[in-house]
Amino acid sequence: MHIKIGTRGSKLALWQAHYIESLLNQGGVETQIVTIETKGDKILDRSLSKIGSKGVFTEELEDQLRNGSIDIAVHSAKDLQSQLDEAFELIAFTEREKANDVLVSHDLDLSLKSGKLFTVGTSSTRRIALLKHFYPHIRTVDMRGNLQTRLRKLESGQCDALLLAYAGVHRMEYDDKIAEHLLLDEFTPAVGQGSIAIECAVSLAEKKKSLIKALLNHEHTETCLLTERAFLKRLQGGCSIPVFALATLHEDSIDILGGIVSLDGRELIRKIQSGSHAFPEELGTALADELLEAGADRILAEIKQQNVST
Ligand SMILES: NCc1[nH]cc(CCC(=O)O)c1CC(=O)O
Repeated sequence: MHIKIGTRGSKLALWQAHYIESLLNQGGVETQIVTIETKGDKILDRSLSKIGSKGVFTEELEDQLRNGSIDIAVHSAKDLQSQLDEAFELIAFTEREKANDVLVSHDLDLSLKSGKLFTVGTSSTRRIALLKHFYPHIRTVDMRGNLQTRLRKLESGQCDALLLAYAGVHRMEYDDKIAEHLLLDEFTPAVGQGSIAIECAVSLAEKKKSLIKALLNHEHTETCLLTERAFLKRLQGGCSIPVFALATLHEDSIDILGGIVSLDGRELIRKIQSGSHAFPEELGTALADELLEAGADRILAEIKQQNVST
């Protein structure tokens, strides 16, 4: 069998595509990598929330899935919107890397906990709002672009540190620049952070789908991501909304910690729920409903208004 793998062209995206390729090759499948540029890669002078949250990193890949020039698209799971167009489906989630965020700097003594004043480069609304909430003394500088671009900006002195996902930092082998690992309870990651998701057209041959799933899917991670993605879907969140969630799997139960923070950092609502691992989506939806009742609906409405007016 031969599988054509579509990916974005950033170094991290290519790392992910090569990782997927090696898993498929080990299973005896031949592969070819096709690099595709997306809107999110081209537009670097505006924050993602202003480009529009829907499909910034996925639209062009889906065009190629639709016309059959690729069989699968490889994504960072957290870059995927919670609801795909009905012509597409996610058929595998790879084993999750550690999901936490890290502070990256040349000064390895920097720490958010120290109370020292410094500037952090990030353009993630979740990270900006969480910084405002937990560490209001920290100033943030808007910083988009791929990991290498951001590190160059750090090097040239545009900020003192970056706030990034451990998974990407580790995959790009920048571990020696990690000054601090952030706590999952405070900086709860974005939904899907650390896992790689495989998307295909619903119309892809069943034989291909089942082989791809058998070689790439990590069931444990899949259960956690189904929980988190159902949570995100109910909150109608994309990557531009400061919503966070992390599910963990135990013998026969799932715990999910999830919440939302207002853009100014003043209000943070978070809850934990547990449920049977047989019903991940019900659990994620139930947690979102609990949050909506506790005021998340109001915070979401405020955020939508602000995104429109800025
Ligand atoms: N928003 C960009 C993005 N999408 C995926 C990762 C890397 C980590 C992952 O796969 O979760 C990153 C960079 C970051 O947030 O630091």
